[in-house]
Amino acid sequence: MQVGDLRSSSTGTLQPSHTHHQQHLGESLEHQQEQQQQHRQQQQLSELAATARAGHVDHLVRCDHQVGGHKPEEGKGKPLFQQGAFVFKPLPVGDPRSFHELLFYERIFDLKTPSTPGTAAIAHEMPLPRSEDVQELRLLVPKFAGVVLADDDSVEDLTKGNNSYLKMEDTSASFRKPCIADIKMGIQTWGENASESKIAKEREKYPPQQTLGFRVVGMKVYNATTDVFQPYGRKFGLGLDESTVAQGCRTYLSTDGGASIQREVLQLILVKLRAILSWFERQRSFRFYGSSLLLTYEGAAQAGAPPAVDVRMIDFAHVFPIVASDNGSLGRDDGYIHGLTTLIRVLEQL
Ligand SMILES: Nc1ncnc2c1ncn2[C@@H]1O[C@H](COP(=O)(O)OP(=O)(O)OP(=O)(O)O)[C@@H](O)[C@H]1O
Ligand SMILES: O=P(O)(O)O[C@@H]1[C@H](O)[C@H](O)[C@@H](OP(=O)(O)O)[C@H](OP(=O)(O)O)[C@H]1O
Repeated sequence: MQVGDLRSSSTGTLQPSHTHHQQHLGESLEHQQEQQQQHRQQQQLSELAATARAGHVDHLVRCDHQVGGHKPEEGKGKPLFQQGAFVFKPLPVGDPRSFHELLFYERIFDLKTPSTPGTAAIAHEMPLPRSEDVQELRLLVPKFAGVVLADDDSVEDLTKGNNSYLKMEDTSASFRKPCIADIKMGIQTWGENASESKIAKEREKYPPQQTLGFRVVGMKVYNATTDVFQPYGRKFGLGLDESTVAQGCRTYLSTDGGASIQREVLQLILVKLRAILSWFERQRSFRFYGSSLLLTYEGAAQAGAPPAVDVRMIDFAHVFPIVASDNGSLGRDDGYIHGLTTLIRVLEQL
């Protein structure tokens, strides 16, 4: 907090000043406020521990099939962890995005709402969705297993309130050689409450998002000939545009280094994408910004057996309720629908 901010301080007694004495006063107030904030976070964390439905967990290991999202090696926070058939997504106390995502899962899985102090404070931001929308949506997202606290995180993580996680189904768990693509959907990738600078940053990041309505965030493809996974990172996706995105999709669908594509997998993915599109055309509860579709198929399918394919919606840090217009009608998520329609068309033409 800047000294100049003191004028608006809730104490109402301090005025901005440039004298040393008052500057010290400002600094100590700042320190006090920091301590109070830390204390509040600690309190939230222990309340979270008390309310966490799925309890504690230890021996988490770094997820070995994360293709997008926060990665420390890219200077972007804490990554995804895994254990058994679950993944664990960090829920840093104090980050409104993560509590927003938790609130979304609570609304979808009809858990006692609100379940944590973090979501209680923002419950008004996401009114209960229409039940007919939610029933089907539950099948389109990873199953949610609650909030857990990791027992074996570092003391530093504990004091920063960083050891809680969203526990959810690992959509790759049943695959031997999962080939994965994370595709960020929609024309708009920022939330309805985004600042001007966030909007500018997002617009600049990937202009084809406006026309395509999607962006390949990252992929991982198994090469059955060499028995090696090939990763495709952020740069790969940002390098695709309207004229090259089809080639990017071919790369995802080839397990022989590009010689051919998995036609059966492609057809099954299309079936699932059309089902998601059909839901979007009917639902009137949510608009999804910066949310992804996570595509997975088996890279080492048994000959003769139908290939396993999974398509799921993930990453709900910026989901907003659709509110009724003046005449009481509810709109649709046109940005997501545009992206899905384009993606389906690109895949149909491969
Ligand atoms: N339920 C899941 N099962 C398997 N893998 C998952 C699951 N959820 C996420 N992942 C993996 O983790 C990556 C990041 O997930 P997610 O987009 O939710 O994280 P994030 O850090 O919020 O991302 P962003 O920085 O784009 O907001 C995905 O690209 C995917 O590879
Ligand atoms: O995928 P990229 O290109 O790495 O970009 C990040 C991605 O779009 C995240 O979804 C976003 O977080 P939000 O979902 O919160 O917008 C983050 O914004 P940030 O810079 O504000 O963290 C971006 O940097």
